Amino acid sequence: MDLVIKTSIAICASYFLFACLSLYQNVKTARKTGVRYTIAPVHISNKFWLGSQKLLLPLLDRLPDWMTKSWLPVSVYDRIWRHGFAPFAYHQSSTILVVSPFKLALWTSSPVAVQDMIRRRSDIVKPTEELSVLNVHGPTVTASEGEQARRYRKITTGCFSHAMFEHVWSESIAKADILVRRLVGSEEMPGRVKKELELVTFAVVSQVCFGISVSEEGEMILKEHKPHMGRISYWESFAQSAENMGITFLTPKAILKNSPFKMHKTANISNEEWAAYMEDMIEEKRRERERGKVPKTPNLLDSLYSASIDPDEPLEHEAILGNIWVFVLGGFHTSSNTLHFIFILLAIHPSIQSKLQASIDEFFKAREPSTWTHSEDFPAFLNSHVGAVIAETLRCFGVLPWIPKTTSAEAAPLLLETPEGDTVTTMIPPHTLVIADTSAVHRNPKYWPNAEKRIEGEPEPYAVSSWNPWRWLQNSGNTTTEDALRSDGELKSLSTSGWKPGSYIPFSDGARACIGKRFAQTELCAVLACVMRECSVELVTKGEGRDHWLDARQKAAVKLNLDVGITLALELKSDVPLRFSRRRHGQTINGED
Ligand code: HEM
Repeated sequence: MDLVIKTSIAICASYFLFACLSLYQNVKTARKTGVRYTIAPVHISNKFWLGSQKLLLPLLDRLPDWMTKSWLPVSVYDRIWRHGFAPFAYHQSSTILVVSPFKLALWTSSPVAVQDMIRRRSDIVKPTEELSVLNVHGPTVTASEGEQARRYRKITTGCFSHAMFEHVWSESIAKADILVRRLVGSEEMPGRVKKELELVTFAVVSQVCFGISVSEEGEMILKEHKPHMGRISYWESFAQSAENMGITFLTPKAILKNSPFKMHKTANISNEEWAAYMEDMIEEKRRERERGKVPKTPNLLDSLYSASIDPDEPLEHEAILGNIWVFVLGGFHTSSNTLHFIFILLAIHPSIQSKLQASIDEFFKAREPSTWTHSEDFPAFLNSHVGAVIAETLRCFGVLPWIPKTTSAEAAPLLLETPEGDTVTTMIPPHTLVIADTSAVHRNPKYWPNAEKRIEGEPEPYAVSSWNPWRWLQNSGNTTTEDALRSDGELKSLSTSGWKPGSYIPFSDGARACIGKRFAQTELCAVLACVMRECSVELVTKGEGRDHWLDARQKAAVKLNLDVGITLALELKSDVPLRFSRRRHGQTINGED
């Protein structure tokens, strides 16, 4: 026993010494770069740190500010969005090096650095090790680099064509109809709206990318054969497997399979079930092909399946599974959470909601959604109040609050802004995690002026009062909410809005930009326009009258600042109760904020 204790102490002491030595070396390296740096006791992606944050953070939060303020805000992924631009303001620099034992991390909120980082695609690459958390079912396009990434992108992007977007459009309109019925008809239970939105976006991605219909209960519907007898539904298996992705990543496979703990069991069962549902999808495709059915416009599953039977270079089975998984993941949680944020924000800002409704009515007059077309109506929507609401929500509540990259074994040059505002090319040391802090870029006050007037009681980062869709109006430029609401300018095209390149990157940019950008914009436009054409959304209040409403608004604003964090994408972790009611013809919500 004595020997065990002594050996353990010796191992801990050696590790501590080794960590101190490494930290010392890293500080020397950081100094040489000339970038402003701060020291953190632990690297943001350290597995032990990731696994123990639930325990350690409440303790660290009790320490005085001077002990943690310089490093903690840039060391916890879940808090990146909430801190936004604050760490950069604190360090008075748009780029910061965070120095910890064994590893460096470079954080930037500078559009110049973001642009340059995206351009240098062979020097500054995806951190595949960190992203391997996504490879639950097999290798994925998202967590790969080099030749492998190029191959996966080539196979998967081909089907993201006009035909697919037409399908996304019609499918989203059809699903929005069901959504309206379910939102208006059912009781206001906590988490209900979020779940309904998740089901809709899951069903759209499932139908469009894989040709699989989903029942309103979340079950898989196949034409060619019966799916396996699942212990949980198609939808639940995905939702649970995705939610437990972190546990799957941190737990060795053998433990996950045999552990008596509930969290391990849930993760394991949902992973197994989702894998079986994916096999059902592939089997369905195999049978279709056997019957000689080759679609004119292939969907994503067609592309993956065809690649798997390519005689020259067949795509491995695991890569089909991995990529199905990552497209569902990319395709549903991002859109559903964006819609969730939008509906809460519209309920908090009735004046914006009524303008949006009036704009949709004016645009479509009496035309029914079933006659709306992707080729004509979608571009018009995207450049209307609908597009402005979506663009602004992705700015303030961008669902991926950071974009991670890394330098490889060689140091890589990167263009940075100095605190004085000059630009300088700096050599970033090898193996440095390089992070475009989207939530800070999108809140950099130099490019995105904030509202002067705040909702009473709203805490930092004031994300609700900064939300100003009309800043995207033609004549208003990047003005404050008050200015924009006063002006009634025409809408400018959102693709040529004149923001500084690199200052608005919700879908990233360049060779590794989001593959589903057009998919998401199409779906968001269709669902938002359909729902707002039919419904008004309000905050649920405790009683009648203005005071109750102001109270509900303040509570919602607090939650939208303090309870927002990341599991798979940025999401509201608590609930803001919402009520959807059918609009009478031509009647907009009472537009008083
Ligand atoms: C509001 C909706 C969405 C947002 C804000 C969004 C944002 C992003 C961002 C920022 C990236 C780059 C991530 C990185 O480099 O680490 C990305 C990548 C990706 N997105 Fe999206 N996305 C959305 C919807 C979708 C949809 C609907 C799909 C598919 C149907 C999709 C599929 C992908 C894929 C496959 C990648 C990986 C691309 C690669 O690594 O080369 N996304 N997305």
